[in-house]
Amino acid sequence: MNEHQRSGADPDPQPRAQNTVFREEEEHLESTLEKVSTDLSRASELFERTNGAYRSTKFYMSENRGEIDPQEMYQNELYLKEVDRNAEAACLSRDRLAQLYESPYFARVAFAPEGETEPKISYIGKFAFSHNGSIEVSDWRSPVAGLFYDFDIGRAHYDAPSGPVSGMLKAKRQIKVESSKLVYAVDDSSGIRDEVMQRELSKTSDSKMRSIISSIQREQNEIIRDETGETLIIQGVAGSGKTSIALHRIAYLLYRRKGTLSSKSVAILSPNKVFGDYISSVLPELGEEPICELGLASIAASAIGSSVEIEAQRYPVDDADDAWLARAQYKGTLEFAESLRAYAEDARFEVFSGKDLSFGTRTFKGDWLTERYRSYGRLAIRERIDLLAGEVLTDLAARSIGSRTAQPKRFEVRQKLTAMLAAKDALGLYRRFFAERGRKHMLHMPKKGVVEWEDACPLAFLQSAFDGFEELADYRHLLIDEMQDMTPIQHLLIARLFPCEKTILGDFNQMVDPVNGMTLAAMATLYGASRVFHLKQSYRSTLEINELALRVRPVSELVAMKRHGKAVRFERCGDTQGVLAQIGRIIEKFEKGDSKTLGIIHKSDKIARVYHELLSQDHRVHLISDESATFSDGATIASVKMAKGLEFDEVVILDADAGQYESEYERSLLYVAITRAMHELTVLYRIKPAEMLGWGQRA
Ligand SMILES: Nc1ncnc2c1ncn2[C@@H]1O[C@H](COP(=O)(O)OP(=O)(O)OP(=O)(O)O)[C@@H](O)[C@H]1O
Repeated sequence: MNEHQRSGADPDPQPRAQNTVFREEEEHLESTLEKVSTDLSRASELFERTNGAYRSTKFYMSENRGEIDPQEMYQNELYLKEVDRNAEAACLSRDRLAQLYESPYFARVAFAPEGETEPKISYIGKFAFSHNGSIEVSDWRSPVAGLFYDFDIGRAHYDAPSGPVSGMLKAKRQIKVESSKLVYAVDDSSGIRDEVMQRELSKTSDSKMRSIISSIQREQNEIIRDETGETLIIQGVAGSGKTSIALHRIAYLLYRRKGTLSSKSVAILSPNKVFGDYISSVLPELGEEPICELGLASIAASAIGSSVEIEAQRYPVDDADDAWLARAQYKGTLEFAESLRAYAEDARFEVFSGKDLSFGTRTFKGDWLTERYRSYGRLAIRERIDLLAGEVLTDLAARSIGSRTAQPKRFEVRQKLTAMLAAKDALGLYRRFFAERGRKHMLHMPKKGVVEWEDACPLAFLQSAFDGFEELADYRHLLIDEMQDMTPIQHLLIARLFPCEKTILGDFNQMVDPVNGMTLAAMATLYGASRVFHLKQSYRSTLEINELALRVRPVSELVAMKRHGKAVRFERCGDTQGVLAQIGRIIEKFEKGDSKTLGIIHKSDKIARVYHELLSQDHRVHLISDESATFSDGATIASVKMAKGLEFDEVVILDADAGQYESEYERSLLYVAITRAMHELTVLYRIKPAEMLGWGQRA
């Protein structure tokens, strides 16, 4: 059994059965490995040679610096660059061949194009491999690989570079090669597909998300290969593979649009650094460079500029401040976003009211200034002031021809015009926005120059009314994860700042922010998204865990995977000492078992921190907090908010008592906590479990 496979999980679909298919594939593997090995030796040799040439040229240049004439030096530098590029290419090719040697492919298709009876055999792997001019393995993103993901035996088609090809898919085979050894090879049927999937899902988790190329499902492949070039929204139930497939989609687009799309022009807006770390190895594993990771806070901060500081985000779980909650709730509504958008449009015109302006004997009438200011189409306030100052200066220059009168400087004119603005900056506009609506109390600045988190994106948005949006036009594709936790105004800001194509994903059943009034329909309208995909099949958790999740939140569209595991355990702990003793026992058992990750989840950030301190005295446990940057194997304590998007082999939910989980918001939190578990779940309560767990009558 594979070392990562959990005990008790399904064995390989073809446990060492020496049948015909297996033998046939063993032979084919042997011959492929020979070819890979030959090319690998060549690539290693080439790498050593180019690397050696680079080093010796560099050495020669540094030893003889001062003696080499500039022309020769220049030639040497050009040569060095060329050798460096070759060495890099040789290194990449060597590394890919080394990976292919471990596992060259995972599938085989036999396809007979229209009019041909003899099927053409294609093997599909992580990377393409050609040997002596013949294609031995096709990349999983190639058109022919679509046959494996999208069709059952029978009529099928794919889009070859030369045009569409139709025909008959005669056979489809799932193959597993590990450490250059054939583990299984089975002809495809729905039963086999289920078994392969069960096997994949029964593995233990990792602190890094893994690629899923050998078991991508049809509905997932449709999203990965969507090339309409428009914004897609993926609403998927917990564990439906949204994050996985969004990353595979990026790998696919990078492959298909080589030359026009590079990893530097793709960014992901992720909820926190730990999540970024968790997903960081999927693209490199697929042979692509990592993409840029962005956070909403830094985007807002750079749009606002350094004059205003942003306070950290607060959550109601840890903050019983009703006045703040009311402010946050108002700013999380669709109405707020809509009225701020309309206000920003109007303010560009209305914020300026011209007054007579004199330079020497020339007076510019206030009405004329206002009329000119308003005539500049869709420009932002600062650009209008600039243009108006330009007009004033041109007029003065024309009148001063032949006279000795000194001309005012541009900045003086700008200053005088700026003084005619009813608001001098975005913050001024924001104040007027609330004042006009009789809601001055909605803007609370904890300190001078500091705004609350909920004001960061509205302010950044209003900055556009002043300076114009500096659209982040270098990005060609933006991936937005956990869409449900961004408020309407935050989405609006992102939509305006990133005019590029987007893949937006999340689950509105997993909102961890109760101050958010966003809906799926409003979001689709806001982004002008052409397609909204719904993923209903949940892959992560066992049936037992999913059953509990559905008891807490009956998500009607969720289809649970028929993968059985251990029953969910409920443990009464009495008091804090009891909780600590129980967690201690669970950690000790976890350390002796097969699992790699254990998530200990509490509703609150603050209490998670306290548990971490207490448990750290006797156990090795990590804490995931706002300051954390990495996700590691082992036992980890986190709040629900920090655990969202992650998964663990085993999860322990702490203090799942009545009183802790009562409101609809808390129901959401509990649902998120439960659905982080892949294989095992323990619910710890002190006295009486929360009613929504449906356990009361049995406890
Ligand atoms: N086709 C697949 N083959 C194998 N594993 C899959 C497949 N699709 C999803 N999974 C697995 O299901 C788990 C959940 O995937 P992922 O985290 O991408 O889901 P999600 O929808 O983003 O979850 P959530 O919203 O709950 O955070 C992962 O372990 C992933 O590897």
